[in-house]
Amino acid sequence: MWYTFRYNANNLISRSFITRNIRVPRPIRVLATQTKWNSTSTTFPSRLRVRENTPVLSDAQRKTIYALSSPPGKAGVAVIRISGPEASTARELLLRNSKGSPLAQAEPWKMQRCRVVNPERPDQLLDDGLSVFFRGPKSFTTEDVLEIHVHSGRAIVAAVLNAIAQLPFCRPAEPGEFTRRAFNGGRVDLTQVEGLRDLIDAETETQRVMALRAAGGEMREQFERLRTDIIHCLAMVEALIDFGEGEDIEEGVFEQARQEAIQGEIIRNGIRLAIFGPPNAGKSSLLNFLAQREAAIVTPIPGTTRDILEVSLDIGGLPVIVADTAGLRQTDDVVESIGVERARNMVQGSDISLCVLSLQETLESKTAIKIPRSVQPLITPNTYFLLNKTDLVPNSFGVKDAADLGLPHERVWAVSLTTGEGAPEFLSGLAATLQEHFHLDCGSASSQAPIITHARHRAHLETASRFIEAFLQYDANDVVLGAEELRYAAQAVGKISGLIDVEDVLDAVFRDFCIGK
Ligand SMILES: Nc1nc2c(ncn2[C@@H]2O[C@H](COP(=O)(O)OP(=O)(O)OP(=O)(O)O)[C@@H](O)[C@H]2O)c(=O)[nH]1
Ligand SMILES: [Mg+2]
Repeated sequence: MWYTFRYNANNLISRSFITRNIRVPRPIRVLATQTKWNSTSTTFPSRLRVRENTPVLSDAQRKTIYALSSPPGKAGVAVIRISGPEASTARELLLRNSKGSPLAQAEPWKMQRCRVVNPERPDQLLDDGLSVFFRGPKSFTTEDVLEIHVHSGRAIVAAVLNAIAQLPFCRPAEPGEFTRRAFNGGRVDLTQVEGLRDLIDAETETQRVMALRAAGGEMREQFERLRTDIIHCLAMVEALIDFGEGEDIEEGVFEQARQEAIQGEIIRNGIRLAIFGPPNAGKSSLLNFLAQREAAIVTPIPGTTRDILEVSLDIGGLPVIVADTAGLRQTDDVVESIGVERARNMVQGSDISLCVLSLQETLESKTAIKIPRSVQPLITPNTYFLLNKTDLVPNSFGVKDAADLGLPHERVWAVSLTTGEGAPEFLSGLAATLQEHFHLDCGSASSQAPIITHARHRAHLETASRFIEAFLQYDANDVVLGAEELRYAAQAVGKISGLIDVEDVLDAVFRDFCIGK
């Protein structure tokens, strides 16, 4: 009876996991003895037959976890990972050589051809595949890890996961649990965990480069250096308490780190670029040109665009969320005036803005552009200009002329979105400008210091910064209080890498991982 329950329960676990990707129900318990399996047996090992009153292993007791680590569905290869103290037992029970005999002793970190079988009936072949055994602690999780590579098809993967589910010491992994074990084992710190998650999510080249650096431990090193510096100062201050001599702390370090944090965060979330300008200037045409599709409605009627239309794009390797907005003008039309208000808010809330003007309508003389009054208040040092409709002005209008027009910014491009004249130069110029603006150069990844990409890092840095500022306020008579501030500052920096009491943030960090990572 119990055996049937166990079989059905495990079936249910793997099936729901595969097909619907839902979280595995936790309370399901599997009956098993705690002894090891006899892997050479060809029948279902009698020691594992479930009996009434057999000890039950809880989820917590089953320390070996497994999951499909590649996306479900049809593909050349699916990778199934097993990690934990019983990974090598799982290998003995699940894998056979081409003759159907148990595999020889694992040669760690070496790919090996194998057959995957049902542990209850080792003569039943599930698939031909490859396996690699990582001996802990030289593995991602720092535990023994077995990776089984089979053909990726729903039925194959389901059969293999079902087979693993029958091993009483194994349980399905929670989302991010492999990475959490790597963190617990000291293989990675929290910044690397976040880097890994961002790497999986990266959609543009810059995001990939930044995430790879974080995952590789560059941030970890940077924060460790910072923390060591503070602790060094603290030691000096404590020496001052004891012996009357001291040392100062460098003031600019935190401010610089904080500024970089803000920039990095923008890159991770996408640069918000708002297109704005008077009606009929070609704003929606620009959005369509950038998106390379008819995302926005374009007509010759001024006031066509009423609402905000956002498109996420990759411009020069940077993630940019481009917003098309309603043309700015005084209007009695209720709907349009709401659109104009939204446009203003959008421009003010953006990281960078692009003012589109129709040359035909704004060119006063050969050397002067008249910026409409409705547009003027929104122009800031973060505004760039695109002079559109060069095809409608008498002489061909080059970028050289545009730069001489007395506009409040040197970044000015002239194009015709209809004929495409000037468009390639504009596109490469915009990409270079964005990279410059955000201090990024995808090409020279190595020279860059790591950039802070998470609000969590910034929050801790700001806290640390406040404590350092407080420390700097104290004079030599208050060194005891000053030392306390430094201690808090070091703690705040330690929280970034997870070295200090971070239980509360762990769940938040690992929650967003997929199962199998
Ligand atoms: N001749 C010429 N016409 C253009 C050019 N770019 C856009 N247009 C035309 O200008 C008109 C207005 O273009 P839109 O892109 O809708 O302008 P908009 O700024 O979004 O206008 P609103 O949404 O009304 O604020 C359309 O008829 C476009 O085809 C250009 O470079 N040359
Ligand atoms: Mg429009």
